[in-house]
Amino acid sequence: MRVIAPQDVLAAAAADPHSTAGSLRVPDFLTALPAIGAGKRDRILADLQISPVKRLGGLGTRQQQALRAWVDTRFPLPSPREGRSRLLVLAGPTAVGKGTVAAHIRENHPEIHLSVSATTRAPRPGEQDGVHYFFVDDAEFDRMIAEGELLEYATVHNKFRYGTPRKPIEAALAEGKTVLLEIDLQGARQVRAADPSANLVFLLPPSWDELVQRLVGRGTEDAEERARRLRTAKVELASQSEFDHRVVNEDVATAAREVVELTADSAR
Ligand SMILES: Nc1nc2c(ncn2[C@@H]2O[C@H](COP(=O)(O)OP(=O)(O)O)[C@@H](O)[C@H]2O)c(=O)[nH]1
Ligand SMILES: Nc1ncnc2c1ncn2[C@@H]1O[C@H](COP(=O)(O)OP(=O)(O)O)[C@@H](O)[C@H]1O
Repeated sequence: MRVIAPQDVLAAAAADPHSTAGSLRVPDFLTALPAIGAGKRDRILADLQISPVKRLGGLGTRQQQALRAWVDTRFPLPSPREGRSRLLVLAGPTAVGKGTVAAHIRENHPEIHLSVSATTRAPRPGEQDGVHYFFVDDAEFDRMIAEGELLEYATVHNKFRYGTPRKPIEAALAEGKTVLLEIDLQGARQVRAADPSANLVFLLPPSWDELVQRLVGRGTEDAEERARRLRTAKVELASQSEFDHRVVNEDVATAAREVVELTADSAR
């Protein structure tokens, strides 16, 4: 999960002086930072000519700029993630169209390596082992976890386990390819923890009603299961701010293009 950078707090305070960030006193902001104690705090305030009674939202422009410059020097941001990382994660609520968008990308962008997950669920008609998923039993999934073969794994919809095999991804990245993972929210968080430079994309439905329609229209779950997934979807939609990018899946080809444009290859 993305850790909030001090720069984010300053930006929030500048955007809205009455926000929580804006009402934070500058000395409290400073001592919340790693390795800044009372002594250093007072020296920094003196250097930047900021009174200790000031709140972040009450700083003048020059003071804001001075504080931001100090933060940038002391806590440099990692290189910008936007459009750069070659590890792209596509997540989003049930039935938003993750699988459909990923399939469109697989067909039209052979240069992008689409990760094939391992799963303990049974194949559906038409699904091929090694193409759509690696279908494994519980013992094999346990073995893959024990041997460290999975980059991330999770139990999805309280039922079956799904995981991303690490080796093929490392091989594709080593070849300079862009890798796309179509996984659930828990998995996306684990990937972020394992590789903070990963690019996280959240696929959104055009509306809640449309999401319900797609779930019903797909016809793969009964009413009880649909209700359960929709409850999970509400929670998942609330997590969208953890993601680097949001793409609305109104039209499959457009959404697929927007996802591809976030990859390193198209940014070059
Ligand atoms: N964490 C994680 N989730 C996965 C992985 N592969 C697929 N998923 C998620 O598992 C869920 C169920 O996928 P699937 O069985 O194909 O059923 P669907 O919901 O009908 O598409 C989807 O939300 C996928 O995003 C994986 O390797 N890791
Ligand atoms: N842009 C779209 N417009 C209309 N229907 C869509 C769109 N994207 C996906 N669908 C349909 O919505 C349903 C759910 O899509 P799916 O890819 O299975 O979702 P997910 O993988 O996110 O669970 C499918 O019936 C699919 O055909």
